[in-house]
Amino acid sequence: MFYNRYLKNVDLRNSRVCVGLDSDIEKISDKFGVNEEKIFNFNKYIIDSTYENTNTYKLNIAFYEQIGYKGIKMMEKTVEYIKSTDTPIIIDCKRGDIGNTAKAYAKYYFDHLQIDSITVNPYMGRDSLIPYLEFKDSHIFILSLTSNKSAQDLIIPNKLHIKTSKLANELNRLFENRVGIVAGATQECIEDLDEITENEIYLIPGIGAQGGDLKALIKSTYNKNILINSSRGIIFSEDPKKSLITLKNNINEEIDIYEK
Ligand SMILES: O=c1ccn([C@@H]2O[C@H](COP(=O)(O)O)[C@@H](O)[C@H]2O)c(=O)[nH]1
Repeated sequence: MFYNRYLKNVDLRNSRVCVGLDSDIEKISDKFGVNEEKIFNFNKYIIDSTYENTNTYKLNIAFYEQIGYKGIKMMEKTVEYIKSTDTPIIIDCKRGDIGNTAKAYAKYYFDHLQIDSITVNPYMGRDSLIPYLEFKDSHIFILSLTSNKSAQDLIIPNKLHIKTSKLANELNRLFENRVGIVAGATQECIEDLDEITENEIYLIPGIGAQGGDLKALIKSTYNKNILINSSRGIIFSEDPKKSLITLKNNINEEIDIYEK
């Protein structure tokens, strides 16, 4: 189950980094191929050079869907390849719909692909979330405090991040560590979540290309189960392995400051 696999890689690989395989075909060099296979070849290169220092991989489905079924085929091929490295997998698909539809989505991710976790939108309430948790060993990340600027439109003024995190906490207790939250590194009010959350995993986007401040983030979250995502900042950097190790070490050094 994802919670245990996350903890294992914090320990074994000393890593709290989630590498985002947002493998946009338009950004991938032709040295990886000429058709859709270049997506898989690129991912394989990234995975081979990063898995030993990676806690988890996250594939945002948008970058595969954008070219249709051939892209989905490359996503599925990548999922199988990641499994051979014994690294957990999140699909960032931000699902959210009524119960029977949620069950159909869940079937794809947890029965067919057999991945570890997905991201879900809590807007429709708990009966749109529970169907995912009815699959054995499944895990979900509830969008709580998103990293984009327009979280200021609804989430922050209405304190939705507090309500969604309370819901996540309740479901996480009920479903025994199978519910986490997405909370953006770019939002100072991430600290509001400290007292509401317990051991749920925080999936944190916003470091790297979106400019979130790592020091400030760790100050607010060092005592939590954090999983910090970086996609473009690693995979499209000049040296992905070096960028990953730098991020991994910077996170651990900051945590050490507070844990001493
Ligand atoms: O609030 C959110 C939720 C999801 N994301 C996703 O995370 C990655 C971030 O990519 P970077 O290249 O490191 O900026 C991407 O897949 C987003 O869709 C997010 O950024 N914020």
